[in-house]
Amino acid sequence: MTDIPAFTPVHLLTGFLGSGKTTLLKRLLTDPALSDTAVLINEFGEVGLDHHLVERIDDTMVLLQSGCVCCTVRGELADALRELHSKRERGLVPPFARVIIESTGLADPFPVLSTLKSDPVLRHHFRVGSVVTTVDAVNGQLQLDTYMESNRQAAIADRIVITKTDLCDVAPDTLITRLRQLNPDAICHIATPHGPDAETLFADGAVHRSAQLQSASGFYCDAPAALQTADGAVHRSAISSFVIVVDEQIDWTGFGVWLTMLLNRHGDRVLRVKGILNLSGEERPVAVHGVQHLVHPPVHMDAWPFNERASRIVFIVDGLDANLLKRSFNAFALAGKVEAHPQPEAAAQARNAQSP
Ligand SMILES: Nc1nc2c(ncn2[C@@H]2O[C@H](COP(=O)(O)OP(=O)(O)OP(=O)(O)O)[C@@H](O)[C@H]2O)c(=O)[nH]1
Repeated sequence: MTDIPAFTPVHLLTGFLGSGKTTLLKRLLTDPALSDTAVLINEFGEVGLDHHLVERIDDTMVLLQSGCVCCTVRGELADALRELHSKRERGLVPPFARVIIESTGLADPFPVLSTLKSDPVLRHHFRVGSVVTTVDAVNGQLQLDTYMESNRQAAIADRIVITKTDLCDVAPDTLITRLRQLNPDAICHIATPHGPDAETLFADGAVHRSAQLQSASGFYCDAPAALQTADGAVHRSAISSFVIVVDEQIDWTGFGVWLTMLLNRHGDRVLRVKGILNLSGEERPVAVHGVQHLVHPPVHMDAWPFNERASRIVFIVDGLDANLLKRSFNAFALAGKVEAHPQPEAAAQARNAQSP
């Protein structure tokens, strides 16, 4: 039986858009060591898909609706934790022993930790556990160069998990050196299909090092000085999110060519594409992921997560006009016009792309 700790540890899983947070969480949640874990998932965007991709939906998995856990939904985060605690006390949810929050890829983790510590109710029942940050070996350097959020996520980590090294020709030595400069205290791990394990990342006894930085006036919640001198904005205003919902079935070839062309041309500004697609000729839904210039192989899901079988594709873009993008999607991916006028390079890449 689960022992309910006096102060339930709240672990934070953060990392830039598409860096592999959900993939890591999904794997860790299959470990019996994390069976009694409540999970809060927060997504930046109009429509959250991650809770469907994790494939464990019960009363201890909560989706914090769109917005970002570090700013617009801080109140919602506190409410969700208070409600989980209250339901646990009344026996309405399984007696979880820890909480893991998966933040959005654009979250600033510092205020999240501060919320946990400063909320008058939460501080009596929860404590900050580990902060684990995923960093993408393919896109990480560009993201650190461009987005302050990425730097802040790495700077606060107890442990950094470097993902996608299997897609790189060279070892991520330069990236690791950079991360060590940013955060000399963090332990770096390379993600593999089996590691690092749950006990290593989210040990119940783990205490985030910021807890050692408490001052008389309260909790240490500010970024290190080196980070404060840079861009102070939490998000650049040009970052926006939108969703395309399509009722009719989508042709994979047309979609693949369109997405490849889009990411070839605008990958620096398409921070994230993720979708659950209803493809012609496929019974099961197919999950598709793009991160900047990279299109990941599509994956069949076991079953439809929603009642209606509509495709939903979520975009997070930096300075791209959503209406233009929607129009190009309608023209190319839906009408099949791309068959007639594919760009040779994109068409070849799409032909070579793995079919779902
Ligand atoms: N090859 C490879 N692919 C990975 C690895 N980690 C994650 N991916 C892929 O990267 C894509 C994005 O992964 P997610 O786990 O959804 O990333 P995320 O950080 O949760 O994304 P957001 O919630 O949108 O910020 C998916 O297609 C994953 O399969 C890895 O170590 N190797």
